[in-house]
Amino acid sequence: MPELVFFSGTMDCGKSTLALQIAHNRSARGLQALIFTRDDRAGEGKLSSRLGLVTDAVEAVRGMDLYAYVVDRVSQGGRVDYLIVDEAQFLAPDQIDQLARVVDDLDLDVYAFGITTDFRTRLFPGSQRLIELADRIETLQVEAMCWCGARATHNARTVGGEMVVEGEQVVVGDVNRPAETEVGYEVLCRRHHRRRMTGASARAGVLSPDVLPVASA
Ligand SMILES: Nc1ncnc2c1ncn2[C@@H]1O[C@H](COP(=O)(O)OP(=O)(O)O)[C@@H](O)[C@H]1O
Ligand SMILES: Cc1cn([C@H]2C[C@H](O)[C@@H](COP(=O)(O)O)O2)c(=O)[nH]c1=O
Repeated sequence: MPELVFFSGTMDCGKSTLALQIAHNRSARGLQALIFTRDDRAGEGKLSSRLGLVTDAVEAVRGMDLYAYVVDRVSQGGRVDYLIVDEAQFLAPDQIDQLARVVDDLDLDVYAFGITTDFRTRLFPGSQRLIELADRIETLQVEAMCWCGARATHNARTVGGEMVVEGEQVVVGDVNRPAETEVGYEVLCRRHHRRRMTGASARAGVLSPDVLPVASA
């Protein structure tokens, strides 16, 4: 049975790498992927991994009907054996419904890759819809790590090196950027996300008042 699978994890845990590996292994067996992405750091119409691999993809722009796109491609004689969708968190909920329809009505597997929650620990609308509709949710095997050594489960945003919890939900960016870079990201365990402690602030020994484990009178 074809499936809608959501491969999820934090930033920098190997999602795009896995997407490229799936495409590579299947193309070695003659299977043709239709690859969608949205707002990849490498630019429009690209699916890129931090390991240096990049491939062309169809930019799933706002308002694009993904089901209709696949039907058009096939009606024009294009070959589509399955779909890969990277940065799926950026898709609108109705585009996720269209992907489910691709699975159910066109009998194609759809492999979607994305982060579940934003820098405020809130679900992206696209990820929420994937959790609601996916046949399977797979957590990536390679764990990203918090600076403390625990498994990283949350994504933090920094502005000018300081962790922030307010702002636009979508700001394309990367981890391991110099502190002075305007917007950066860092993966943290929940404990340190709650305490607003990034690697830099931990190194500096900075504790904000709400970090203290005792409640004030
Ligand atoms: N120089 C490197 N050597 C080995 N592995 C690396 C290197 N740089 C990045 N990686 C691996 O690539 C992963 C990030 O892959 P990527 O597909 O870009 O992540 P995601 O799409 O989840 O953000 C890192 O977790 C790490 O395992
Ligand atoms: C947490 C968070 C992330 N983003 C952006 C930053 C990156 O461009 C992508 C995630 O890409 P990755 O391949 O998984 O590293 O999402 C955002 O816009 N808003 C956020 O809150």
